[in-house]
Amino acid sequence: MVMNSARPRTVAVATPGGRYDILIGSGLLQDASSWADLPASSQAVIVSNATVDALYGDDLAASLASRHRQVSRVLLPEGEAHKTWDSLNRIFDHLLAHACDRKTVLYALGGGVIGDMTGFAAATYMRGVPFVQVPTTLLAQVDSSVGGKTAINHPLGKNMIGAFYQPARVVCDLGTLASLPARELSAGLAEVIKYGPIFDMAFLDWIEDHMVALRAGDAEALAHAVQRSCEIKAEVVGQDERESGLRAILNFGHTFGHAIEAGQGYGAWLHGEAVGCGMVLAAALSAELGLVPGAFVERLTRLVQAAGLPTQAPAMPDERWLELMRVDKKAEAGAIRFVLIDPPGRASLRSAPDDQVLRVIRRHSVPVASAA
Ligand SMILES: NC(=O)c1ccc[n+]([C@@H]2O[C@H](COP(=O)([O-])OP(=O)(O)OC[C@H]3O[C@@H](n4cnc5c(N)ncnc54)[C@H](O)[C@@H]3O)[C@@H](O)[C@H]2O)c1
Ligand SMILES: O=C(O)C(=O)C[C@@H](O)[C@H](O)[C@H](O)COP(=O)(O)O
Ligand SMILES: [Zn+2]
Repeated sequence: MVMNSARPRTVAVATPGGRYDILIGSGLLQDASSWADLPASSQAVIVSNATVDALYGDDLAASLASRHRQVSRVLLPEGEAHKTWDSLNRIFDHLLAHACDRKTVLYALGGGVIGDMTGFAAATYMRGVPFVQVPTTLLAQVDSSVGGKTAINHPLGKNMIGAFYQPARVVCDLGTLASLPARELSAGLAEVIKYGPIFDMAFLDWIEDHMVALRAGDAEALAHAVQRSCEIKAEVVGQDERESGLRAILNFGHTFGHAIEAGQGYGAWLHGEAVGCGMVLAAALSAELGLVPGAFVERLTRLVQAAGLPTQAPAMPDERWLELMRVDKKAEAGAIRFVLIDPPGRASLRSAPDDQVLRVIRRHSVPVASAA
Protein backbone atom coordinates (compact mmCIF):
# COMPACT_ATOMS: atom_id res chain seq x y z
CA MET A 1 0.00 0.00 0.00
CA VAL A 2 2.69 2.51 1.01
CA MET A 3 5.97 2.68 -0.85
CA ASN A 4 9.35 1.94 0.66
CA SER A 5 11.26 5.12 0.08
CA ALA A 6 14.95 4.76 0.84
CA ARG A 7 15.54 8.24 2.19
CA PRO A 8 12.91 9.89 4.37
CA ARG A 9 11.68 13.35 3.42
CA THR A 10 12.61 15.90 6.07
CA VAL A 11 10.79 19.02 7.23
CA ALA A 12 12.47 21.25 9.80
CA VAL A 13 10.66 23.06 12.60
CA ALA A 14 12.50 26.05 14.05
CA THR A 15 11.27 27.66 17.26
CA PRO A 16 13.00 30.09 19.64
CA GLY A 17 13.86 27.12 21.88
CA GLY A 18 15.59 25.12 19.14
CA ARG A 19 15.08 23.15 15.98
CA TYR A 20 13.90 19.64 15.22
CA ASP A 21 13.21 17.51 12.20
CA ILE A 22 10.07 15.77 11.02
CA LEU A 23 11.07 12.60 9.17
CA ILE A 24 8.55 11.24 6.67
CA GLY A 25 9.11 7.84 5.10
CA SER A 26 8.37 4.14 5.24
CA GLY A 27 9.99 1.47 7.41
CA LEU A 28 11.24 4.06 9.91
CA LEU A 29 9.83 2.21 12.92
CA GLN A 30 11.80 -0.88 12.04
CA ASP A 31 15.10 1.00 11.73
CA ALA A 32 15.72 3.58 14.41
CA SER A 33 19.45 3.70 13.68
CA SER A 34 19.07 6.74 11.45
CA TRP A 35 16.95 8.82 13.80
CA ALA A 36 17.06 7.63 17.45
CA ASP A 37 20.26 9.49 18.21
CA LEU A 38 19.42 10.71 21.71
CA PRO A 39 21.80 9.80 24.58
CA ALA A 40 22.41 6.03 24.34
CA SER A 41 22.82 5.73 28.11
CA SER A 42 19.23 6.75 28.62
CA GLN A 43 16.12 4.69 29.21
CA ALA A 44 13.38 4.69 26.60
CA VAL A 45 9.71 4.53 27.55
CA ILE A 46 7.21 3.85 24.78
CA VAL A 47 3.77 5.30 25.56
CA SER A 48 0.99 3.74 23.50
CA ASN A 49 -2.32 1.89 23.70
CA ALA A 50 -3.20 -1.78 23.24
CA THR A 51 -4.30 -1.44 19.60
CA VAL A 52 -1.22 0.40 18.38
CA ASP A 53 1.14 -1.56 20.60
CA ALA A 54 -0.12 -4.84 19.12
CA LEU A 55 0.58 -3.52 15.63
CA TYR A 56 3.85 -1.61 16.05
CA GLY A 57 5.06 -1.85 19.66
CA ASP A 58 7.41 -4.79 19.09
CA ASP A 59 8.96 -3.19 16.00
CA LEU A 60 9.67 0.06 17.79
CA ALA A 61 10.90 -1.61 20.98
CA ALA A 62 13.25 -3.89 19.01
CA SER A 63 14.54 -1.05 16.96
CA LEU A 64 15.18 1.13 20.03
CA ALA A 65 16.88 -1.68 21.95
CA SER A 66 20.29 -0.93 20.47
CA ARG A 67 19.92 2.80 21.14
CA HIS A 68 18.91 2.74 24.81
CA ARG A 69 20.08 0.80 27.85
CA GLN A 70 16.51 -0.21 28.69
CA VAL A 71 13.21 -0.02 26.82
CA SER A 72 9.88 -0.31 28.62
CA ARG A 73 6.29 0.32 27.60
CA VAL A 74 3.26 1.84 29.26
CA LEU A 75 -0.14 1.31 27.66
CA LEU A 76 -2.99 3.78 28.24
CA PRO A 77 -6.70 3.19 27.82
CA GLU A 78 -7.81 4.01 24.28
CA GLY A 79 -9.75 6.99 22.97
CA GLU A 80 -10.54 10.65 23.49
CA ALA A 81 -12.58 9.91 26.63
CA HIS A 82 -9.30 8.85 28.28
CA LYS A 83 -7.30 12.00 27.54
CA THR A 84 -7.41 12.67 31.28
CA TRP A 85 -5.47 13.10 34.52
CA ASP A 86 -5.95 9.38 35.23
CA SER A 87 -4.16 8.38 32.05
CA LEU A 88 -1.45 10.94 32.62
CA ASN A 89 -0.90 9.54 36.11
CA ARG A 90 -0.42 6.08 34.64
CA ILE A 91 2.56 7.46 32.74
CA PHE A 92 4.00 9.08 35.89
CA ASP A 93 3.41 5.87 37.90
CA HIS A 94 5.34 3.92 35.28
CA LEU A 95 8.21 6.42 35.10
CA LEU A 96 8.65 6.42 38.87
CA ALA A 97 8.29 2.64 39.21
CA HIS A 98 11.05 2.23 36.61
CA ALA A 99 13.34 4.76 38.27
CA CYS A 100 13.35 6.90 35.16
CA ASP A 101 15.78 9.82 35.43
CA ARG A 102 15.98 13.14 33.61
CA LYS A 103 17.71 11.57 30.60
CA THR A 104 14.78 9.23 29.96
CA VAL A 105 13.29 9.62 26.49
CA LEU A 106 9.53 9.16 26.04
CA TYR A 107 8.32 7.85 22.67
CA ALA A 108 4.68 8.64 21.82
CA LEU A 109 3.57 5.75 19.62
CA GLY A 110 0.01 6.33 18.41
CA GLY A 111 -2.47 8.99 17.39
CA GLY A 112 -3.01 12.48 18.71
CA VAL A 113 -4.45 11.34 22.02
CA ILE A 114 -1.26 9.45 22.89
CA GLY A 115 0.92 12.24 21.46
CA ASP A 116 -0.79 15.04 23.40
CA MET A 117 -0.61 13.13 26.69
CA THR A 118 2.95 11.88 26.24
CA GLY A 119 4.04 15.42 25.43
CA PHE A 120 2.36 16.76 28.55
CA ALA A 121 3.95 14.02 30.66
CA ALA A 122 7.36 14.83 29.12
CA ALA A 123 6.86 18.54 29.79
CA THR A 124 6.17 17.98 33.47
CA TYR A 125 8.01 14.82 34.61
CA MET A 126 11.00 16.06 36.62
CA ARG A 127 10.16 19.46 35.03
CA GLY A 128 10.94 18.20 31.58
CA VAL A 129 12.40 15.19 29.79
CA PRO A 130 12.91 14.72 26.03
CA PHE A 131 10.22 13.07 23.93
CA VAL A 132 9.88 11.83 20.38
CA GLN A 133 6.61 11.82 18.46
CA VAL A 134 6.00 8.61 16.49
CA PRO A 135 2.55 9.38 15.03
CA THR A 136 0.61 6.46 13.57
CA THR A 137 -2.62 8.17 12.43
CA LEU A 138 -2.93 10.51 9.48
CA LEU A 139 -4.22 13.21 11.82
CA ALA A 140 -1.20 12.89 14.07
CA GLN A 141 1.25 12.86 11.14
CA VAL A 142 -0.20 15.98 9.50
CA ASP A 143 -0.94 17.97 12.65
CA SER A 144 -0.83 16.87 16.28
CA SER A 145 2.74 15.54 16.40
CA VAL A 146 4.12 18.87 15.19
CA GLY A 147 4.29 22.17 17.05
CA GLY A 148 4.40 21.26 20.72
CA LYS A 149 0.80 21.73 21.87
CA THR A 150 0.31 19.11 24.61
CA ALA A 151 -2.79 18.71 26.76
CA ILE A 152 -5.50 16.72 28.45
CA ASN A 153 -9.24 17.47 28.35
CA HIS A 154 -11.52 18.77 31.08
CA PRO A 155 -15.21 17.80 31.11
CA LEU A 156 -16.03 21.47 30.45
CA GLY A 157 -13.56 22.04 27.63
CA LYS A 158 -11.08 20.46 25.19
CA ASN A 159 -7.33 20.56 25.84
CA MET A 160 -7.87 22.86 28.81
CA ILE A 161 -4.86 21.73 30.81
CA GLY A 162 -1.55 21.53 29.01
CA ALA A 163 1.73 23.09 28.02
CA PHE A 164 3.71 24.12 24.98
CA TYR A 165 6.58 21.64 24.81
CA GLN A 166 8.35 20.70 21.60
CA PRO A 167 9.38 17.13 20.74
CA ALA A 168 13.01 16.33 20.01
CA ARG A 169 11.95 14.74 16.73
CA VAL A 170 8.88 13.58 14.81
CA VAL A 171 9.02 10.26 12.99
CA CYS A 172 6.17 9.73 10.51
CA ASP A 173 6.26 6.16 9.29
CA LEU A 174 3.80 6.18 6.37
CA GLY A 175 3.62 2.39 6.54
CA THR A 176 1.54 2.63 9.71
CA LEU A 177 -1.29 4.29 7.77
CA ALA A 178 -2.01 0.98 6.03
CA SER A 179 -3.72 -0.39 9.16
CA LEU A 180 -5.74 2.75 9.89
CA PRO A 181 -9.53 2.28 9.79
CA ALA A 182 -11.27 4.30 7.03
CA ARG A 183 -13.11 6.46 9.57
CA GLU A 184 -9.80 7.50 11.16
CA LEU A 185 -8.27 8.24 7.75
CA SER A 186 -11.20 10.53 7.00
CA ALA A 187 -10.74 12.26 10.34
CA GLY A 188 -7.13 12.97 9.43
CA LEU A 189 -8.19 14.42 6.10
CA ALA A 190 -10.09 17.17 7.93
CA GLU A 191 -6.85 18.63 9.26
CA VAL A 192 -5.23 18.24 5.81
CA ILE A 193 -8.10 20.16 4.18
CA LYS A 194 -7.74 22.85 6.88
CA TYR A 195 -4.37 24.00 5.51
CA GLY A 196 -5.94 25.05 2.19
CA PRO A 197 -8.40 27.78 3.23
CA ILE A 198 -6.08 29.19 5.91
CA PHE A 199 -2.78 29.19 4.01
CA ASP A 200 -2.50 27.61 0.58
CA MET A 201 -5.34 27.46 -1.93
CA ALA A 202 -3.10 25.64 -4.44
CA PHE A 203 -2.90 22.83 -1.86
CA LEU A 204 -6.71 22.86 -1.64
CA ASP A 205 -6.86 22.37 -5.44
CA TRP A 206 -4.41 19.48 -5.08
CA ILE A 207 -6.49 17.86 -2.29
CA GLU A 208 -9.62 18.09 -4.45
CA ASP A 209 -7.79 16.42 -7.32
CA HIS A 210 -6.38 13.64 -5.10
CA MET A 211 -9.23 12.95 -2.68
CA VAL A 212 -10.04 9.57 -4.23
CA ALA A 213 -6.37 8.53 -4.13
CA LEU A 214 -5.99 9.73 -0.55
CA ARG A 215 -9.00 7.77 0.65
CA ALA A 216 -7.73 4.70 -1.20
CA GLY A 217 -4.44 4.92 0.70
CA ASP A 218 -2.32 5.81 -2.33
CA ALA A 219 1.28 5.99 -1.12
CA GLU A 220 2.47 8.98 -3.14
CA ALA A 221 -0.66 10.99 -2.41
CA LEU A 222 -0.41 10.34 1.33
CA ALA A 223 3.30 11.15 1.37
CA HIS A 224 2.65 14.50 -0.33
CA ALA A 225 -0.29 15.29 1.96
CA VAL A 226 1.81 14.61 5.06
CA GLN A 227 4.80 16.56 3.74
CA ARG A 228 2.88 19.67 2.59
CA SER A 229 0.80 19.73 5.79
CA CYS A 230 3.95 19.52 7.91
CA GLU A 231 5.63 22.25 5.86
CA ILE A 232 2.72 24.61 6.43
CA LYS A 233 2.43 23.79 10.12
CA ALA A 234 6.21 24.19 10.57
CA GLU A 235 6.08 27.59 8.86
CA VAL A 236 3.23 28.81 11.09
CA VAL A 237 4.66 27.43 14.33
CA GLY A 238 8.10 28.80 13.41
CA GLN A 239 6.61 32.30 13.25
CA ASP A 240 4.42 32.05 16.36
CA GLU A 241 5.14 29.10 18.64
CA ARG A 242 2.89 30.21 21.53
CA GLU A 243 -0.16 31.37 19.57
CA SER A 244 0.18 35.05 20.26
CA GLY A 245 -1.14 35.78 16.77
CA LEU A 246 -0.68 33.89 13.51
CA ARG A 247 -0.79 30.37 15.01
CA ALA A 248 -4.49 30.78 15.80
CA ILE A 249 -5.23 30.13 12.10
CA LEU A 250 -4.49 26.44 12.81
CA ASN A 251 -7.66 26.54 14.91
CA PHE A 252 -9.91 27.03 11.85
CA GLY A 253 -13.11 25.05 12.50
CA HIS A 254 -12.09 24.29 16.09
CA THR A 255 -14.34 26.76 17.98
CA PHE A 256 -17.37 24.91 16.64
CA GLY A 257 -15.54 21.57 16.54
CA HIS A 258 -14.43 21.58 20.17
CA ALA A 259 -17.98 22.55 21.22
CA ILE A 260 -19.28 19.50 19.34
CA GLU A 261 -16.70 17.20 20.96
CA ALA A 262 -17.32 18.39 24.51
CA GLY A 263 -21.08 18.81 24.01
CA GLN A 264 -21.59 15.31 22.63
CA GLY A 265 -19.23 13.67 25.14
CA TYR A 266 -15.58 13.08 24.19
CA GLY A 267 -15.26 10.29 21.65
CA ALA A 268 -18.80 10.40 20.24
CA TRP A 269 -17.48 12.52 17.38
CA LEU A 270 -13.84 12.03 16.39
CA HIS A 271 -11.78 15.21 16.60
CA GLY A 272 -11.34 15.25 12.82
CA GLU A 273 -15.07 14.78 12.26
CA ALA A 274 -15.87 17.70 14.55
CA VAL A 275 -13.23 19.85 12.84
CA GLY A 276 -14.51 18.93 9.36
CA CYS A 277 -18.02 20.00 10.31
CA GLY A 278 -16.65 22.99 12.26
CA MET A 279 -14.82 24.24 9.15
CA VAL A 280 -18.10 24.22 7.21
CA LEU A 281 -19.71 26.31 9.96
CA ALA A 282 -16.73 28.68 10.15
CA ALA A 283 -16.74 29.12 6.37
CA ALA A 284 -20.49 29.76 6.49
CA LEU A 285 -19.95 32.35 9.23
CA SER A 286 -17.26 33.97 7.07
CA ALA A 287 -19.85 34.18 4.26
CA GLU A 288 -22.52 35.47 6.67
CA LEU A 289 -20.16 38.35 7.51
CA GLY A 290 -19.48 39.01 3.84
CA LEU A 291 -15.85 37.85 3.92
CA VAL A 292 -16.12 35.03 1.35
CA PRO A 293 -18.65 34.24 -1.39
CA GLY A 294 -21.27 31.54 -0.81
CA ALA A 295 -19.62 29.53 -3.58
CA PHE A 296 -16.58 29.07 -1.34
CA VAL A 297 -18.74 27.55 1.43
CA GLU A 298 -20.31 25.17 -1.10
CA ARG A 299 -16.87 24.18 -2.40
CA LEU A 300 -15.52 23.46 1.09
CA THR A 301 -18.70 21.57 2.04
CA ARG A 302 -18.34 19.33 -1.03
CA LEU A 303 -14.72 18.60 -0.17
CA VAL A 304 -15.46 17.79 3.48
CA GLN A 305 -18.24 15.46 2.27
CA ALA A 306 -15.88 13.87 -0.26
CA ALA A 307 -13.48 13.14 2.60
CA GLY A 308 -16.23 11.09 4.26
CA LEU A 309 -16.85 13.61 7.01
CA PRO A 310 -20.10 15.01 8.45
CA THR A 311 -21.13 18.52 7.41
CA GLN A 312 -24.20 18.85 9.60
CA ALA A 313 -23.68 19.61 13.29
CA PRO A 314 -25.54 17.75 16.04
CA ALA A 315 -28.61 19.25 17.66
CA MET A 316 -27.80 21.38 20.69
CA PRO A 317 -29.81 24.22 22.22
CA ASP A 318 -28.53 27.74 21.40
CA GLU A 319 -27.47 28.42 24.99
CA ARG A 320 -25.49 25.19 25.11
CA TRP A 321 -23.56 26.13 21.97
CA LEU A 322 -22.72 29.54 23.40
CA GLU A 323 -21.76 28.14 26.80
CA LEU A 324 -19.42 25.60 25.21
CA MET A 325 -17.80 28.13 22.87
CA ARG A 326 -17.29 30.73 25.60
CA VAL A 327 -14.69 28.47 27.28
CA ASP A 328 -12.68 28.23 24.06
CA LYS A 329 -9.08 29.30 24.62
CA LYS A 330 -9.34 32.00 21.97
CA ALA A 331 -12.20 33.76 23.81
CA GLU A 332 -11.30 37.07 25.44
CA ALA A 333 -13.30 38.79 28.19
CA GLY A 334 -16.24 36.48 27.45
CA ALA A 335 -16.24 37.26 23.70
CA ILE A 336 -16.07 34.17 21.51
CA ARG A 337 -13.57 34.49 18.66
CA PHE A 338 -13.55 32.46 15.48
CA VAL A 339 -10.93 31.80 12.83
CA LEU A 340 -12.60 33.17 9.72
CA ILE A 341 -11.54 33.03 6.10
CA ASP A 342 -10.86 36.37 4.39
CA PRO A 343 -10.22 35.77 1.50
CA PRO A 344 -9.77 32.02 0.73
CA GLY A 345 -6.12 31.22 1.47
CA ARG A 346 -5.91 33.65 4.41
CA ALA A 347 -7.51 33.57 7.84
CA SER A 348 -7.85 35.81 10.87
CA LEU A 349 -9.35 35.78 14.34
CA ARG A 350 -12.63 37.68 14.72
CA SER A 351 -15.67 37.88 16.92
CA ALA A 352 -19.21 37.85 15.54
CA PRO A 353 -22.63 38.81 16.93
CA ASP A 354 -24.31 35.86 18.71
CA ASP A 355 -27.43 36.07 16.56
CA GLN A 356 -25.40 35.67 13.36
CA VAL A 357 -23.43 32.78 14.85
CA LEU A 358 -26.61 31.02 15.95
CA ARG A 359 -28.25 31.60 12.56
CA VAL A 360 -25.31 29.85 10.89
CA ILE A 361 -25.43 26.99 13.39
CA ARG A 362 -29.18 26.49 12.86
CA ARG A 363 -28.70 26.42 9.09
CA HIS A 364 -25.99 23.75 9.37
CA SER A 365 -27.22 21.48 12.15
CA VAL A 366 -29.87 18.90 12.95
CA PRO A 367 -32.89 20.81 14.34
CA VAL A 368 -33.14 20.45 18.13
CA ALA A 369 -36.80 19.39 17.95
CA SER A 370 -36.11 16.46 15.60
CA ALA A 371 -33.01 15.28 17.47
CA ALA A 372 -34.75 12.68 19.62
N1 LIG B 1 -1.41 18.88 19.66
C1 LIG B 1 -1.97 19.29 18.53
O1 LIG B 1 -1.50 20.22 17.87
C2 LIG B 1 -3.18 18.58 18.03
C3 LIG B 1 -3.59 18.76 16.70
C4 LIG B 1 -4.69 18.05 16.26
C5 LIG B 1 -5.35 17.16 17.10
N2 LIG B 1 -4.91 17.00 18.36
C6 LIG B 1 -5.55 16.02 19.23
O2 LIG B 1 -5.36 14.73 18.64
C7 LIG B 1 -6.41 13.88 19.07
C8 LIG B 1 -6.95 13.11 17.88
O3 LIG B 1 -5.94 12.31 17.36
P1 LIG B 1 -6.25 11.07 16.40
O4 LIG B 1 -7.22 11.47 15.39
O5 LIG B 1 -4.95 10.54 16.00
O6 LIG B 1 -7.03 10.09 17.36
P2 LIG B 1 -6.54 8.93 18.37
O7 LIG B 1 -5.25 9.28 18.97
O8 LIG B 1 -7.68 8.65 19.26
O9 LIG B 1 -6.31 7.69 17.39
C9 LIG B 1 -7.40 7.21 16.66
C10 LIG B 1 -7.62 5.71 16.82
O10 LIG B 1 -6.80 5.02 15.89
C11 LIG B 1 -6.07 3.97 16.54
N3 LIG B 1 -4.83 3.88 15.80
C12 LIG B 1 -3.78 4.71 15.86
N4 LIG B 1 -2.87 4.40 14.92
C13 LIG B 1 -3.35 3.33 14.27
C14 LIG B 1 -2.88 2.55 13.18
N5 LIG B 1 -1.75 2.87 12.54
N6 LIG B 1 -3.61 1.50 12.76
C15 LIG B 1 -4.80 1.22 13.37
N7 LIG B 1 -5.31 1.92 14.39
C16 LIG B 1 -4.60 2.98 14.82
C17 LIG B 1 -5.97 4.42 17.95
O11 LIG B 1 -5.79 3.34 18.81
C18 LIG B 1 -7.30 5.13 18.17
O12 LIG B 1 -8.30 4.22 18.51
C19 LIG B 1 -7.43 14.76 19.75
O13 LIG B 1 -7.34 14.59 21.14
C20 LIG B 1 -7.03 16.15 19.35
O14 LIG B 1 -7.42 17.10 20.29
C21 LIG B 1 -3.85 17.69 18.85
O1 LIG C 1 -1.35 23.41 16.53
C1 LIG C 1 -2.26 24.22 16.69
O2 LIG C 1 -2.04 25.38 17.06
C2 LIG C 1 -3.66 23.84 16.45
O3 LIG C 1 -4.57 24.59 16.77
C3 LIG C 1 -3.91 22.51 15.82
C4 LIG C 1 -5.27 21.93 16.09
O4 LIG C 1 -5.58 21.06 15.00
C5 LIG C 1 -5.35 21.09 17.35
O5 LIG C 1 -6.59 20.44 17.42
C6 LIG C 1 -5.03 21.77 18.65
O6 LIG C 1 -4.84 20.84 19.66
C7 LIG C 1 -6.11 22.70 19.10
O7 LIG C 1 -5.56 23.51 20.06
P1 LIG C 1 -6.38 24.27 21.17
O8 LIG C 1 -5.39 25.31 21.63
O9 LIG C 1 -7.59 24.86 20.54
O10 LIG C 1 -6.73 23.29 22.20
ZN1 LIG D 1 -7.31 19.89 15.44
